[in-house]
Amino acid sequence: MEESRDSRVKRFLTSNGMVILGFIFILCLIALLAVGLVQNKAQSENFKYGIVFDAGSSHTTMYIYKWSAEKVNDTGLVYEIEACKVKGRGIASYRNLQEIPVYMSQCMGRAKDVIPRFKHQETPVYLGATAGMRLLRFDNKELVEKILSSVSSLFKSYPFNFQGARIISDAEEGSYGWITINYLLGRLKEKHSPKSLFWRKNESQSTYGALDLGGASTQITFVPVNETHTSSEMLKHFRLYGRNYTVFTHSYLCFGKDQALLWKMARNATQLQSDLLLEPCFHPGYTTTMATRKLYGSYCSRKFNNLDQGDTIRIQGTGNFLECQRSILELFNASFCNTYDCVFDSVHVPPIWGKFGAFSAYYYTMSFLNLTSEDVSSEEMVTRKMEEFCSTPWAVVNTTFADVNKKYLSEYCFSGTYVLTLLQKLGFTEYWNQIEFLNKINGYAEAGWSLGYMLNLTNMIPAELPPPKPFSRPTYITLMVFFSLLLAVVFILGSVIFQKSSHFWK
Ligand SMILES: O=P(O)(O)OP(=O)(O)OP(=O)(O)OC[C@H]1O[C@@H](n2cnc3c(O)ncnc32)[C@H](O)[C@@H]1O
Ligand SMILES: [Ca+2]
Repeated sequence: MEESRDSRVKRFLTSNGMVILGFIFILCLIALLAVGLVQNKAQSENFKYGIVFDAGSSHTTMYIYKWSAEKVNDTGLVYEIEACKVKGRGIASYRNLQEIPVYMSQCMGRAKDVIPRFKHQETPVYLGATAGMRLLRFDNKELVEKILSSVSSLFKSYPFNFQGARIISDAEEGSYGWITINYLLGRLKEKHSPKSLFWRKNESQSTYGALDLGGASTQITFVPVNETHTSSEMLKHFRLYGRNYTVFTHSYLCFGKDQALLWKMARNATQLQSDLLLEPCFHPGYTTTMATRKLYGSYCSRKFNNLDQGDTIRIQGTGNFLECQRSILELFNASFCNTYDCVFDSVHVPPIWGKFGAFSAYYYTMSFLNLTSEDVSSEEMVTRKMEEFCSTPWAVVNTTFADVNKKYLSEYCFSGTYVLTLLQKLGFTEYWNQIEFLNKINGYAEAGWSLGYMLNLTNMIPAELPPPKPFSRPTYITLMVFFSLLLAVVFILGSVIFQKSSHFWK
């Protein structure tokens, strides 16, 4: 009798205990789901796309960017899903306008394939032209308009949302390049890149300066410190993610790698007694010819035009680094500078400080020469490498790098020496180890102005910080861990009680 009452009590307790535990289990499950859902609400993937044509002086590249519509302005990052090189040279060299569709259509076709059809109409397309078109504008404004309107009519015939084709300003080119690299490196706002999670707070607040070396112009953009000598036109003001930035930016026209070489050769050719130009920036044994129309045809080189010279000149490499550097230095004539601490091109650059990201031809050149590693920490190391590389006979270089594009290969001696000299002139002599050569940043997108341009035109970088998530990350993690542990405890307790009670019933 006593025993059966005991067993009834035990059975009552067991069954009620199980009900209570089951109830707690379900509550924890609901809490876990709720925390997860609230935190990650509206993060189901709805992608957006944007297309930017970077119409540079040497060539045009079409970039397609993709981002999650819900994560915009937040922790989500825009990434590049396609970089299509448009065939042919830069748009400023188009003379037969009928050819424009032939060149551009291939990349536009690619965009139609890559972007889902139902997104075509909402996808913006932008074309920004840089120094090649700025140079052409000096000579032939009408042709510039014709090229831009031909490109525009072609783009309008596609199902995308065409937003215009224009020449971007010097300041835009520099500033958007600066925005691009700082956005991709997670320097504008914490949490942008997985890497930034591990950065200390004060570290994440300092931005990188941007160095872009194109074919016709080069830009330097950075946040100067305690700067009082810079003219206000060269300072641009931004408010991004709730922070104010004042950046110095300048674009040096004709100091791009291709125009600098042309300018330098035209300058040296003025002293020619024959049609043979000995060129120290080309390897010994390298020979080529150049039409004088091309040599003196550019805005940057035409003041050296020598009408007595024939249609072509012969060029022969001598591979002499010191001579090469000396002839490059003549381009940086600072004699007409009358401003404080003027560098070249009559421009005062504020003192260099902090980290810099160098991209475009800075990267192409230094990566070919194996000079991008952190171990290359001084300009002496670069100088030594260039002395050795420039003096290597062309036959050797040509066979060693048989699969490298011949035009680029033949110019790496000049390009490397030019990069070294340009960086010295910009004030990096003491700060070589502050430069990082960048191409695709953290695997997301290539460094360059085009991403920053699109981020700005699509209002993707707000002036103020977006509202925070319902829970801070530590709170979110704590809640998830707490409810998971509670679930586990309830589950274990439930199993023990269940096992005991079944044992008891037996
Ligand atoms: O900014 P602008 O001055 O308008 O010129 P761009 O936009 O056409 O200039 P790029 O950065 O595309 O290229 C800079 C230079 O690097 C050269 N270049 C481009 N791609 C290269 C590569 O993969 N390897 C070596 N050199 C390259 C190119 O011919 C130019 O001389
Ligand atoms: Ca460029």
